[in-house]
Amino acid sequence: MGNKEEKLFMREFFRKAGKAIYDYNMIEEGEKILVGVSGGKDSLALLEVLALRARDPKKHYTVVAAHIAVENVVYETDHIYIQELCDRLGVELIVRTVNTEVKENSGKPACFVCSWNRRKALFEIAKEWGCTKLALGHHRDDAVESLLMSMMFNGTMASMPPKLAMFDGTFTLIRPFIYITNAETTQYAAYRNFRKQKKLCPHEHATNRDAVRRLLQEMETFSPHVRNNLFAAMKNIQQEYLP
Ligand SMILES: Nc1ncnc2c1ncn2[C@@H]1O[C@H](COP(=O)(O)OP(=O)(O)OP(=O)(O)O)[C@@H](O)[C@H]1O
Repeated sequence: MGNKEEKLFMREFFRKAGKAIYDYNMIEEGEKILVGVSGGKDSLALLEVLALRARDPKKHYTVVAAHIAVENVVYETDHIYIQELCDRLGVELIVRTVNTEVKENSGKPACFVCSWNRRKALFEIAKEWGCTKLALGHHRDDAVESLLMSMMFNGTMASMPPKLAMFDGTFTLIRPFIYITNAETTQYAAYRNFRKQKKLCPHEHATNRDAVRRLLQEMETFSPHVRNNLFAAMKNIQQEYLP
């Protein structure tokens, strides 16, 4: 690994992921963790961090990776690239293909159907491979965007929990990058020379998430701490000052 700056950055990046894992007790002794890998920077970084941590003899867990290809969405980073990373890390990769029959599910937006099908395939793989946890590459900025989306478009206050028990607690979703920012995963990807992934999706259009992203950028011109503060607000609810 390169220069001093990079070493310090990597140490801090791994520390933040480790702190989230510790704070929320995300990984337990002897567990097999399934990492959902899209080929984008966040999930490639997550796979690497979890696989490298698992090499520590004091950490008793194993990692399996899964990539869900979507039939009518072409990714410029294909699964061969993910396979090569998995080979280097000594991690098993499972690849499945799902299709997005948007018309048959009329009334539901394509992005919703696609993401639902991908998530379902990941749950199935987790079950088949005996994984009790599914790790996703969402980070702090994703959580902040989700909070605003939920408030603005649904009239609810909700976001992405770092740890979510599902199916009567038999299975848990974890987000070890919950303390890490988008800028940090971008920097990680640059240091590690990850190939940029381009999605060539026929359904890609201006989404609510894009709108919220732009809004947050504008809010940042008023205060550089806006994302940090919105994230902190989720852990600092003053119930008595709410209706
Ligand atoms: N095709 C896929 N196969 C496996 N896992 C996926 C796939 N798409 C998304 N995921 C998982 O869900 C997480 C969130 O998906 P989303 O599409 O919001 O990611 P993103 O913001 O583009 O991040 P990434 O850089 O990891 O693609 C990803 O980080 C990854 O863990």
